[in-house]
Amino acid sequence: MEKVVIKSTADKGRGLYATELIPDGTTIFEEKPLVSCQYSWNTAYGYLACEYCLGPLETAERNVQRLANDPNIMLPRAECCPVEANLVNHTKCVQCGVLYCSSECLNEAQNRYHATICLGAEVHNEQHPVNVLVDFWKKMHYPPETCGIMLFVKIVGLFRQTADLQALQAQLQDFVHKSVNEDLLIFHKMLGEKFTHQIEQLYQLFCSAFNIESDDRLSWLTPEGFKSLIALVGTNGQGIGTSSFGDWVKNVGACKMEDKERQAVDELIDDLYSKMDDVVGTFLNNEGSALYPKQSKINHSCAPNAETVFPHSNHILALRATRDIQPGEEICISYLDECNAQRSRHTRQKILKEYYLFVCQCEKCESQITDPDETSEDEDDDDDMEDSD
Ligand SMILES: C[S@@+](CC[C@H](N)C(=O)[O-])C[C@H]1O[C@@H](n2cnc3c(N)ncnc32)[C@H](O)[C@@H]1O
Repeated sequence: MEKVVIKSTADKGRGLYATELIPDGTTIFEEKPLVSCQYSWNTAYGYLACEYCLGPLETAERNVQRLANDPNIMLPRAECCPVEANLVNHTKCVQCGVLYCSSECLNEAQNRYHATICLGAEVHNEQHPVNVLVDFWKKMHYPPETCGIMLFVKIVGLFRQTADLQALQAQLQDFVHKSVNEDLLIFHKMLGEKFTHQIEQLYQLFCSAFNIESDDRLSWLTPEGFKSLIALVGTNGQGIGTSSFGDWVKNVGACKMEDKERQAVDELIDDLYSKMDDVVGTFLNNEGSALYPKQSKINHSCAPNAETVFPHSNHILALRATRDIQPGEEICISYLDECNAQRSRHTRQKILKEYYLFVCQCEKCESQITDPDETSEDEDDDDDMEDSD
């Protein structure tokens, strides 16, 4: 039996509820996305990930050499790098050369969307309409990226290739969908004020890249349909980060070793993180985003009982209990990062309203309803947020 069921309430809409006692640490479910993609700048800067599953394609050693800009770095314990053993399985699309971690990923991509959006020999032609579109998007959306244009491109491929058009339409419609007025707000949040003026141009580029007007399967991609799709991705897109060096660090940490070796390894890791920080700052991971049908039904709580993780270092998402969950209890994650989750009710509500467009009605917020509407000193420092009130 499934550990969760989807139910609706008047205040929060659909949500996930436990059907049985779920002990702390349990993986509640794992889920593949409807579609996922690496961010365009992340790809352009040479972060090497599988086109289908975003799994890292570089060994941990090669990864850290690149990110620290030092080809002489050597890592001990190569067996702790999962990519090392999989190098023989790496493959590519024979038409365009895009890379995959396995023939399974290549086949999935081909069968689901890639066959109809592959640029073939035109892949490096800057004048190709799809490359013009990607370039336009990159200029609108500098790092840190929060949304990938390739999600939209792949959705076009899904529509062109699906054997069950109605089922795909229903899958997309099943994601949370905001009203058109809210759509406009979401554009602002995703891409900044400038974006609203560029939406028409983006739509025109999208049309010319995919001949939308003459494709029956894409007839829903009217200017309004396109805006709604952007809003859908903006409200439901889940960020993904993968890293072969990160995996190596985790695996080395779990190895049994003598104290002396442990100390040397720990010092090496600290040193490497500091070197990478000097070169790439916080941009350590292959980054992208994805749409998950089940995960997108999970509501937010400021006192969550679960978290989303990526246990296989690819786009497969797992929901994990962070405490015991009772039968019938709602399962919630936090949409806020750790720092913002610690802030006052007033500030948490402000961020959720500003960036996620809802008034939080979680148990913690309800229990703090009489708290004064004030912010602590560090919150006052956050000028942007406070000023935008
Ligand atoms: C990713 S969806 C979650 C599933 C959604 N409830 C549904 O019906 O599909 C996020 C939306 O759920 C609602 N939501 C999530 N957490 C909430 C909370 N703590 N209080 C009120 N509404 C919430 C908001 O409308 C938010 O935009």
